[in-house]
This record gives sequence, structure tokens and C-alpha cells, in this order.
Amino acid sequence: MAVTLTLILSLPVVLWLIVVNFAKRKRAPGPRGFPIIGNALDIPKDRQWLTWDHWRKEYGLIYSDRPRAIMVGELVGWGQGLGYTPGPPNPRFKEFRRLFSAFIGHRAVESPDIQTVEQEENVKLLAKLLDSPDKFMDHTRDSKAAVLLRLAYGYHPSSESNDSLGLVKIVEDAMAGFSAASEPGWWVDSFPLLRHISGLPFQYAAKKMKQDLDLLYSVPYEYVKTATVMSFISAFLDDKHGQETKEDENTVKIAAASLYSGMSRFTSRQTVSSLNSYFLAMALYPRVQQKAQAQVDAYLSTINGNSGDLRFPSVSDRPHLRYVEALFLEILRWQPSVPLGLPHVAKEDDIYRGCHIKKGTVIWANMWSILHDEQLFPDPQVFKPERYLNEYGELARNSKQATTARSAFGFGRRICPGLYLAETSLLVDIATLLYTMNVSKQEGQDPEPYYGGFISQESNQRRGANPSMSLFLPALVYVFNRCQ
Ligand code: HEM
Repeated sequence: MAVTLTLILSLPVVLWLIVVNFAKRKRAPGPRGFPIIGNALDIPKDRQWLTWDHWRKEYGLIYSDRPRAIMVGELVGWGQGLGYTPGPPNPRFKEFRRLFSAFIGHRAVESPDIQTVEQEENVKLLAKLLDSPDKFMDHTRDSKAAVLLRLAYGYHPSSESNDSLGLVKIVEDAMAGFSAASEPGWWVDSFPLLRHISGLPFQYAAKKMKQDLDLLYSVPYEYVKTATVMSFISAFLDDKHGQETKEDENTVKIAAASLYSGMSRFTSRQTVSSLNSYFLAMALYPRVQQKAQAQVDAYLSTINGNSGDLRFPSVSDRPHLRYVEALFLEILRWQPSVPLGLPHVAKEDDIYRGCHIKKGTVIWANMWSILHDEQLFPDPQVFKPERYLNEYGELARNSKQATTARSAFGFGRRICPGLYLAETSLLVDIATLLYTMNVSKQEGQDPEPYYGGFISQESNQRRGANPSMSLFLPALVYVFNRCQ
């Protein structure tokens, strides 16, 4: 009786404490939104980072919500892969990251196997640029896709009797599904119950995308088992010495597809591919191009001059090409290829700058905003590699500017596992392009980073140290076709 009385008397106090505590929890600032759908209607379909940058200035902190990735993750099936799999301590996450690190980690990317693939595809890229510079965006995309097909599966479409397996189409179809399903705007992502209603258009779309993904899992894997070329999958199978289980097979099939899908952010025509940003930057900032070319020329002329053989830049030249590295950092920053990164989810309730972040809140880091912060990067719209140099004109690799520019690869445990591959590969690509050709604006044209424009590209005979290797492109005009 006494216990019941105490409970009854203390109930109002407990309720009061809950209410006070709740009221004290400061909600993160941002537009108010509506019940159930939250801020869904506030989020624009395109260039969300600009709106969110505007909110940051208006509200200070950014708080945004996002529904589960039901379409791409659950219905289509990409949820099994690395990008959508739950983080630690999930053993699958750890295994994926371990596999990536072993194959394309810090040291691994400098291996001769990977470098040979990169260099061979680079030479092909140059030949294609010579042949039809107006299609440079297609060429850069195809070149990077070929690198990935070879690295992930050891598949060489141009030498596999014209793609007898149809693997190029299989990969393209699956990636098209990945991109389409990842787009915001699927109603089932906002209203999960819709998934139980059959016959709706998204169900058909998801079914087709899932079939394409299943083909991507199975066909290349069967090919690798019969091939002798080094690849992500063959390296995994070699490690197992023929003892692989069904579970192992499943893991490596999905991991290889994740490797490819991660790369699609690198190559995709819809996003700003870093190489395309390079072309645009060089057209707009000829003095930067000249300065970088002078460095590459000066260094390679000592090497090529001594050996008598012409060789293109390689990963081992990196320590001697610091201005080129600063240029690369500026490309990452100036037009980030993943302006909003990928969403992170709060696994527990958290307090950030006095604001309560509820468990399950979806957090988008507005990379574009971080990389265009006027305090750290004065005149952020201007392309200026000098931002990363110290007072002696040397690259300050650990400066706040340089480390922030690298945040284009994301943060923490989910940081991009392809960053070393992207870094070495882009540095070599850029140095090779600087060494072999000039990019310039077409006279009278004023290309704009966002809205497209015209640029022309010409090679410069003097770039080839050996005249027989010199590249000469007539100046051509072409549309920088919506590079964003
Ligand atoms: C310039 C090139 C690239 C940029 C700017 C870039 C950027 C990013 C960003 C911002 C993320 C999200 C990180 C986060 O959640 O904090 C990411 C994730 C990822 N990237 Fe990249 N990436 C690039 C190239 C690549 C390449 C070449 C590969 C593969 C070979 C790759 C594979 C992946 C994968 C698998 C994930 C998901 C990781 C996870 O969820 O744990 N990326 N990337």
C-alpha cells in the first residue's frame, strides 16, 4: 500500500522531469518541415548542396532527414554491397573494407599490376582524344570504366573477341539501375508501405534492375574462374587456394560489384568526373596549366634526356611533381565529384553543438559547402592550386587546406576506400595530359563551370620530348556538355 502510494505521488514529478528534459533538448536548426514527410518537400531535385549551403548560412547547423534506401538498397539489392551495408561491428562491412584495402590500399595501388593496367589504358585514352577530342567526356568515362573492368574482373573488352560475354553491357545495365535507383524521388522511399502493393510502376523498374544486378554478380564471376589474368576476384580466389565456400563466393561477387559501383561515382557522366573538371579548369586557367606543364617538362626532360627513351609520367614521379599534386587537390575541391557525399546515420542519440541528434537521423555532410568555405578558401570559385603551397612555394601536404580538400573522399570509417586508387590514377592521368597536350578555350567563348560552354583542346607539338611521339590536335570546338 505504502509502495503504491509512493508511486502515485511520484508520478507527476517523473512526468514533469520527462517534459522538462524533452523541452531542454534543443532541436537542430533548420526549416520546420511537415509531420511524417519531414523536410521532403524542401529538398530540391537538383544541386541540393546549394540549398543546404544556403541553410547553413541561415541556420548555422544543418539538419536534414532522409528515408531508408528502400528502392536501391532493399528492392534492387544493392543493400548487400559495401556502400549501403551497415557499418561496424557488422562483420560483412569489415570483410569488404579489408578486401578493398588489400587490393587498392595505400601501397597496393602502386603495384606493377595495377600501374600497367592504368598506363595501358592511358595511352589508349590519348589516342582517342587525338582522334575525336570533341568526345572527351565519353573517352574519359570509357577509359576509367575499362580500368575498372580489368581490375575487378580481369576482363579486357577490346581483346576479348569484341566482348563475347557481353560483359560491357551487363555492367552498364547494372550501373544504370544503380544510378537510377539511387536518385531521390522514388515514392516507396518516402512511403515504405507501398512496397507491399504489387503492380506499381516502381515494382517493375526494381524487378528489372534486380535482374541486371544478379547478372552482374554471376556472369563475370564465372568468367574469372576460367581466366588467368590478375583481378580483384582472382586475387581473392588465389588466397583461398581452391577452398572457397559458397559464402566466400557470394562475398567476393558482391564486393567486386561494389568496387565497380564506387568507381561509377568517379566516372559517371551525370556527376562531375574529376578528369572532366581538369579539362574545364585548364581551359579557364591557362596560367595554371603553363606552370604545371613547366614542372612536368622540367622533371621528365631530365629523365627522358638521360635514358633516350620517351616515357610518360608514372606514380614514382609523384614526389617531384608537387605543383601537379596541388592542382589535383584543387580539382577535388573546386568541383567535388560527390558534392553531398553519401549519407551517414546516427547510430545513437548524440549531442552536437548543444543540439540533440536523434538515433537514426540521416546526416548528409555538405562537402560542397565545406570545400567552398570562404574562411579557409578565399574566393572559393577561383581555381588556385597555390592555396596548398607554403611560403617557400612547396606543397604543404598537411595544411588545413590540403586535408580539407581531401575530405572530398568522405569521413571516418566510411571514408572512400577507393581514395588511393583515385589519387594515384588521377595524378598520373593529369601529369600525362599536361605533358602531352594543351587545353584552351575556344576564342570568343566563355565556358562556365555550371551551365556548360565551349572549350577547345589542342595538343602542343613541343610536349613530346621525342618528335615521333608528339601529339598534334587541331583546335576543335565542342560543347562541354553539362559536365555537372
Ligand atoms: C575522385 C574520385 C572519388 C571521389 C571524390 C570519391 C568520393 C567518395 C565519397 C565522398 C564517398 C562517401 C564517403 C563517406 O560516406 O564518408 C565514397 C564512398 C565510396 N567510394 Fe569513392 N570516390 C572516388 C573514387 C572511388 C573509386 C575509384 C572507388 C573504387 C575503386 C570508390 C569506391 C567507393 C566505395 C565502395 C564507397 C562506399 C564506402 C562505404 O560505404 O564504406 N570510390 N567515395
